[in-house]
Amino acid sequence: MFHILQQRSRDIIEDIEETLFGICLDTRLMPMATERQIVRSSASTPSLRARDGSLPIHARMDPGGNVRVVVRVRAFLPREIERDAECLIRMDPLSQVTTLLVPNDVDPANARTKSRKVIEEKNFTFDNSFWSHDVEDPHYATQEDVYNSLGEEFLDHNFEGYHTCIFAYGQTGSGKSYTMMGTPDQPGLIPRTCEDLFERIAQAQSETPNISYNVRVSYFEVYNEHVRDLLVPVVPNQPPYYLKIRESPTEGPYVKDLTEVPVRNINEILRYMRVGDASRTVASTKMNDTSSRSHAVFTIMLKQIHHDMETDETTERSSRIRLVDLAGSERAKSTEATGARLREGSNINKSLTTLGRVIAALADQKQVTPRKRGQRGGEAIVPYRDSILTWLLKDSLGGNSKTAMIACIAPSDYDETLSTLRYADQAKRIRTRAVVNQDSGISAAQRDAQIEAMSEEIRKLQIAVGDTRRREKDNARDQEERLEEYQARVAAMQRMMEEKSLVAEGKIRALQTENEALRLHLRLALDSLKNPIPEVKVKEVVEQEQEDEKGNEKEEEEDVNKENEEEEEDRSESGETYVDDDDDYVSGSYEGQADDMQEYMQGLLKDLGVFRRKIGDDKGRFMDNAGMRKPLEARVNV
Ligand SMILES: Nc1ncnc2c1ncn2[C@@H]1O[C@H](COP(=O)(O)OP(=O)(O)OP(=O)(O)O)[C@@H](O)[C@H]1O
Repeated sequence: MFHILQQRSRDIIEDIEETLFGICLDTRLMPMATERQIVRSSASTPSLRARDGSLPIHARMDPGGNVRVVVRVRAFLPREIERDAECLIRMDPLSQVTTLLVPNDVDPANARTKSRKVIEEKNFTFDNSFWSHDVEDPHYATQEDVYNSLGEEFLDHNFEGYHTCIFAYGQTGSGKSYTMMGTPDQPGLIPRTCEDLFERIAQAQSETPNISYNVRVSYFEVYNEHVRDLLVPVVPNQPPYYLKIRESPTEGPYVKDLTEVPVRNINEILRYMRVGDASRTVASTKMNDTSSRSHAVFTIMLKQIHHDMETDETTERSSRIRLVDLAGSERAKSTEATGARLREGSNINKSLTTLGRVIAALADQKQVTPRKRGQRGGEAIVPYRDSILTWLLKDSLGGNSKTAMIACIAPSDYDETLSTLRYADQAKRIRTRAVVNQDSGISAAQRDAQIEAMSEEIRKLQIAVGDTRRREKDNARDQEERLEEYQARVAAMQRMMEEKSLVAEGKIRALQTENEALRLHLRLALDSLKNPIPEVKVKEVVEQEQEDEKGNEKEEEEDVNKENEEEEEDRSESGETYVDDDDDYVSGSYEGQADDMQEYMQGLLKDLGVFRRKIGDDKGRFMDNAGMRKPLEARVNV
């Protein structure tokens, strides 16, 4: 009893420790945390999330939640170490406060800052502060910590049916690409999300055959205000092919004709990711050897199709995972760019300035006075359309999405860091309106009817497009619109057909599982018919043993081996030890085994004879008559 109570109290203490540990992450306040070596994470809250998707309420976003904003500071780069730069960032792991310190007079990178009227220490509080400056620090945030704190939770939302968007913002060379894409040794948020996605799908499919998953990816960049498909290989000596943007009333802005490839496993998705990465416009600048000169948008579309075997109904949940690595803001003076690099830089800055205005407008939505509101809809006008980037991110920034911003900062640049932190601070106030994207269940018959209706519509459109072509050769615009509508319909139908085959696959999987179970059941039933488990008659066994004991007492003088043989004979003759029904079968099998064993032993004896003869021969060859070893030469000549 005492032990049980002791164990219980230990469990309770452990529970309390865990809870306190989740709340208080400062190792200075929790000495046992360092002992257990759990906090090798960040200054920020490491993942509080359990793998089953359950999250503490405070860590989850409600459907109408604010944009989640985190900040990450990187380590010094060689050029910063060379100029003896000082770190201007402090992060408090407990309060998540990030402090920007006043620079000293020595660092030339902050010379311009000195012309400011006010230079003072600034404090900002974010949802997480990732301290990736000093790898020796116990609070150092690794790539894994960033994923565990943010990526995992966002993937949970995707499986719940929400669209999500995570974008990295910051000056050039501040660590955006490192955070989003990472390196082969230190993969970032995008490859980790892909890996986790397929791990979860594999696990879910092994648990239930009723859900089918359809994953598609696209990857594009916005370069100099043009959209380029990164999954379409660049043709040498050909001008790049730019895509157009369209806006649909239901889906919002989208890139027309963007390649969307289906992917079935982690290797396929990583392959496409690498293909796109290799096509990205990157150049060396003074601030970064491999500076991204474009905004890159990697999108994963996840569709979960649940098929109810009993009602034959399917329910679909769709979500979009958007992972954006923005080009870095830059001062032409710092980058010393000229020509093409300068033009790129000014386009990058233009779209980032628009992003800033969009963020500001969205952050101020609540405080907007009636006079400031736009004429239509009563809301403040958000200048989404002023840049391609903001237009395409419209939904992610102010619509149906759960969104996070990772503000990346360099450790020793006062002006640029202040500007990034101010952006991030403003983004905290943005509220999005995410909803679960799930349709009501439709039956297999309804799906068939939809496909039927759609193919009829496509047939009519085909005829109409043909007619228009013939009659209105000059009315190209009208013709193009009809063609686009037709293409969109065909694409939608193709997707529907694919989903139908996925549902069919799911059904087959479910039937296979059931079939396997039935087969196993049948085999077990047959086995038990063939080999019924013998009933052991305990009483008879005991009686027999008692009789044997009596017999043994009488024949004490006799030879022990003989006695055992007789006992064996008695036992087999009486046939009382085991159930009668099974007797023939058991004894028959023993006889067979005995024959086999005898045959085997005879074989062994034969082998032993051969072996003996061989040893005899070798002895003659290698030993003399006195049993001594002959010299080597003598042996060779034998
Ligand atoms: N947390 C980190 N730990 C170690 N090295 C880092 C970290 N963050 C960034 N770096 C290094 O800093 C350099 C610049 O990083 P990166 O290319 O990711 O910057 P960026 O913000 O994407 O720049 P740009 O906007 O010019 O593309 C790279 O050499 C990268 O490896």
